[in-house]
Amino acid sequence: MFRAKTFYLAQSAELPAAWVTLANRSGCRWANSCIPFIQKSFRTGPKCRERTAPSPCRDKIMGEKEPPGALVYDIGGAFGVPESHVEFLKKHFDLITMKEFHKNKEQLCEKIRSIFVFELRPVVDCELLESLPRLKVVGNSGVGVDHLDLKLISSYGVKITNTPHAVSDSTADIGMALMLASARRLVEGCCIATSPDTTHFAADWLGVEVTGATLGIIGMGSIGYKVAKRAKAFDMNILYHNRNRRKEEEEAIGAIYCKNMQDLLQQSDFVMLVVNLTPETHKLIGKRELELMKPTATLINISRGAVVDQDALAKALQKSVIRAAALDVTDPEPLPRRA
Ligand SMILES: O=CC(=O)O
Repeated sequence: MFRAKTFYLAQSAELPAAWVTLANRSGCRWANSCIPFIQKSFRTGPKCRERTAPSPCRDKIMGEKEPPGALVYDIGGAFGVPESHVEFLKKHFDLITMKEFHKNKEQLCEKIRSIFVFELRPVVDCELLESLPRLKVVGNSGVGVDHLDLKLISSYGVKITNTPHAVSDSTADIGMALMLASARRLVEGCCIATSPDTTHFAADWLGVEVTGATLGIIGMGSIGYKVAKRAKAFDMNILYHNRNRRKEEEEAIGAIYCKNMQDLLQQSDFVMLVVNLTPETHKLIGKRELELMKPTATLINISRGAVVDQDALAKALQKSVIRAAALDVTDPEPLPRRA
């Protein structure tokens, strides 16, 4: 289901070798699951203030003689909505790319009723909001909306939608894949197996076991719980830290609640981050937290790059404060390449 997968040892980027990065987990399901939310917002009609007087062009749109305009960054290409989504989207919207919009702002600004944000683009800033007087909704193709200025967008009377649960399974799978890959040194093993320089396989080249190991999940939302269920099947002991205790889930999988994150960090062999990025979780894991972890522990991040203090992590890996890090997300993405 992944649109693009890049699985590489982060040696090529400015990172220590122990960093394993899996980038671009974006699921194709995002686009499809976003549509119902956008349509619902049109049907119910947000209680937004109209910013300009009705115009003949607008009346035509409201009369549904033609589909509403949806602004997208691009179609296809490196940052556009994938071609495979376009047929479906076009059944409901007139897709207008940013390039087309910039060329013909005066006419198109009246037609655009929604912005479809795919892979963080287009950037919805004040300038764009000012130029779209008929905008009703910003539909985000993903769960996390940390890249959107919710306050600013709402101040324009514009609704914001996301796609909760659409990628929960995929993301939980990635969490497990990263944990297993880093435990069993899968990427390094693959490099050794395919390297022209390999003459023999070292007998002591082993990873660590996940069976019987302790997994500490930070953030027991729907993705965290899905990770826990998967880890249970691998006979792992599960600890979790969450703002609120989740007794029902806890009992269902036999997890132990750690009110203090510190306890979880000290006891876990694998620590998996599954929180939203908010001001409270920004750099949640820094030098102090890394030093609390076992030197044999692995940090796995499937939330957002900025949840980890990357400089502190790089130093911790260089000094073997922890065993490894397996990252689905970084800040920025992708990380800068070496010159
Ligand atoms: O990262 C995934 C999402 O925000 O949906």
